[in-house]
Amino acid sequence: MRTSVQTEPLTLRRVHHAYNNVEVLHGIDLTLNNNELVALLGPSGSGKTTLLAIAGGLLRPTSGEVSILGAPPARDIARKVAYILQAGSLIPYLTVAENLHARRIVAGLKPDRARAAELLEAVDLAPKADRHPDKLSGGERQRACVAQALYTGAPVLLADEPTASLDRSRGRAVMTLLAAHAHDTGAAVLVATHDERSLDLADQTLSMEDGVLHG
Ligand SMILES: Nc1ncnc2c1ncn2[C@@H]1O[C@H](COP(=O)(O)OP(=O)(O)OP(=O)(O)O)[C@@H](O)[C@H]1O
Repeated sequence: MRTSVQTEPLTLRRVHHAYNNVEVLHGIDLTLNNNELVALLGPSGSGKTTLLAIAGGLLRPTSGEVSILGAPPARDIARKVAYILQAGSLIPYLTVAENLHARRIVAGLKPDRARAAELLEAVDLAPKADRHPDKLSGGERQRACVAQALYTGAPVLLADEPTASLDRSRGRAVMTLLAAHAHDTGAAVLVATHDERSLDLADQTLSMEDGVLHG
C-alpha cells in the first residue's frame, strides 16, 4: 500500500512551548517528508517528548503552527497520526489483539485480522495475542505498542523511545520495522531515541539540545 498523500506530512513552524511559564521549546522548525525515518536524538529533558506530543496534536503549543497533511490538527487526527508513547498505550482490560483492533476503530477503520496477525508475527507476539498487557514483560508491551501503531497505517508515525526496553537485536528489529513502514508505505516516521545502535537505519538524524533543534 502506498499513500497517495501529496502534501508535506508534517510541518512545525516557530513552535514554542512553556510549562508553567518555563519555556522548554524555543522556536522549532521541522518538516517531515514521505518515505523517511528521522531519528531525533537528545539528552533527557531536552524536549523530545514535548516536541512529539505537539507534532501529533496531543499538546497545543504555546505559540507556532502545526500542520499535518496540510491542515492544523483536527478531529481526524487518529487517522493521520499513529503514536508509540513512552508510557505505552495498551488498555489493561483488552487482550493484545483487542488492543490493536481498538486503536484501528478509534482511527475510524475496520479491523483487518490478517494484517493484525502479520504485525503480531513481525514483533514476535503471535503466541501472546490473547494475553492481557499485565501478563506481558515490559519489552513485550513495548512491541505490542509498535504493532498497534503500525496497524493503523497512518501516514505520520511518531515514536517516543520505542526501543527503550528492548535488547539490541529486538531493538534493531523494531527500528527495521519502522524504517520499512516509511519506505514501503511512504509514511513519515519520527523516532525519538537514546539508542544510537540503529541510527544507520535512519534516513536523517536530528538532535535536540535544551529545546533547540539541530540538523
Ligand atoms: N508536564 C510538565 N510540566 C512541567 N514541566 C514539564 C512537563 N513535561 C516536561 N516538562 C519539562 O520540560 C522539559 C522537556 O521535557 P521532555 O519530556 O520533553 O524531554 P525529553 O527530551 O523527552 O526527555 P526524556 O528523554 O527524559 O524523555 C524538561 O525540563 C521537563 O522537566
